[in-house]
Amino acid sequence: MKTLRVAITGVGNVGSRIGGALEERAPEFARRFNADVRVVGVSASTEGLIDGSGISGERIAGRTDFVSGLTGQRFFDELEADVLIEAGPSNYVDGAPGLSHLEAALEGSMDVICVSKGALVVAGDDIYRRAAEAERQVRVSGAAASAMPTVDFLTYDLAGAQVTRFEALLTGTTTFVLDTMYRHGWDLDDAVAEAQESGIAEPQPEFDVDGWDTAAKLVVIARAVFNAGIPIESVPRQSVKNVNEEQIDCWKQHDIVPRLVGILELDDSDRVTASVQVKCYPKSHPFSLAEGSMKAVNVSTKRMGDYSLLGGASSLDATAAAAIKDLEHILTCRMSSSVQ
Ligand SMILES: NC(=O)C1=CN([C@@H]2O[C@H](COP(=O)(O)OP(=O)(O)OC[C@H]3O[C@@H](n4cnc5c(N)ncnc54)[C@H](OP(=O)(O)O)[C@@H]3O)[C@@H](O)[C@H]2O)C=CC1
Ligand SMILES: N[C@@H](CC=O)C(=O)O
Repeated sequence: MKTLRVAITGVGNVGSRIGGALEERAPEFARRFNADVRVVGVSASTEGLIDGSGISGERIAGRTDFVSGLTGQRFFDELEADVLIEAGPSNYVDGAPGLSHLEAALEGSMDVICVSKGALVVAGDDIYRRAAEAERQVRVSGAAASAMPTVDFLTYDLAGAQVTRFEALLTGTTTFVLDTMYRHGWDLDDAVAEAQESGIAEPQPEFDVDGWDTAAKLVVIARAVFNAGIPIESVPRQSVKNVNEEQIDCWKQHDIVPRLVGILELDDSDRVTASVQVKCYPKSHPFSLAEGSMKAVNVSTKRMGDYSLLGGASSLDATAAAAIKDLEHILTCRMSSSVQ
């Protein structure tokens, strides 16, 4: 049986859930792939743990035996692993700390799974270049709307269809906020507080509310699907903060439903533009049917017509599942490749 050694940087809401989910799936990986998939290293902001014999979900969640100072470069100096799952903070200014984690992992010939978005947004080109040089994979499902298949849908299922337009509800928090304001008359602050309570809002929820999270996901998807480098600052953004009671009443009178959407459009020369908008949809539109923190995608293609996907509410379990899906794809490649 081959061993696949997994490390996780960032073991907050998401990272610790991934640790637990991986432990649950390990027997299935053993059966299907004849692979012993185990977590051998985890790090948080000031401490970490490395144990080649495996680290249980319970030890991660309880931070049992964590060693003070075992983080950052020291963590990578001592780590021996095959795959890194990066689940630290998303920082759109300089990508830290995720960027240096991904660089160190690729330097150490690991495949990387990005759940945080900052490094991909700030230095996507560089990360993909380094991965290509190291002949390693970059997987981004967790950073590209987790619960809703986006990158895999566009690059695998719609490969050859020539996508011309992608419009989506990518941020569960803003769908939840607008939905509860519209349908239940909540005010913005209460709705945001509830999204924080459930663990889906960003640590700084204004990243969601002001459209940064959706813009970041568009940047990640544009890079992964269309190989397009879009600077996040160039993405026009509207904020849910500007939605007020009068507007809600007016939209209700017209039977239309507001949503914060991310849009990617390709022109005839395949140039990609991105925008984040508060748009209203008729009640029968799939985006209006997305309740709570559900996500939705509309894709137009040249050769296969149009598609709508609806479902996949933001949640910690769904994010963990997206990271484990990426891990499974890596496992499939590693098991069928001579390069292990
Ligand atoms: N919440 C969600 O539903 C989703 C979140 N994401 C992304 O996942 C990431 C994590 O989100 P979430 O778990 O909610 O956030 P949390 O704030 O709960 O967790 C962040 C983790 O990162 C750790 N961390 C901070 N600095 C460092 C560092 N220098 N080295 C190593 N670890 C560090 C923190 O350590 P410490 O515990 O010591 O503070 C903490 O464990 C974010 O980038 C977010 O955008 C993606 C999809 C969905
Ligand atoms: N804050 C995000 C979570 C992860 O990307 C959301 O609300 O969907």
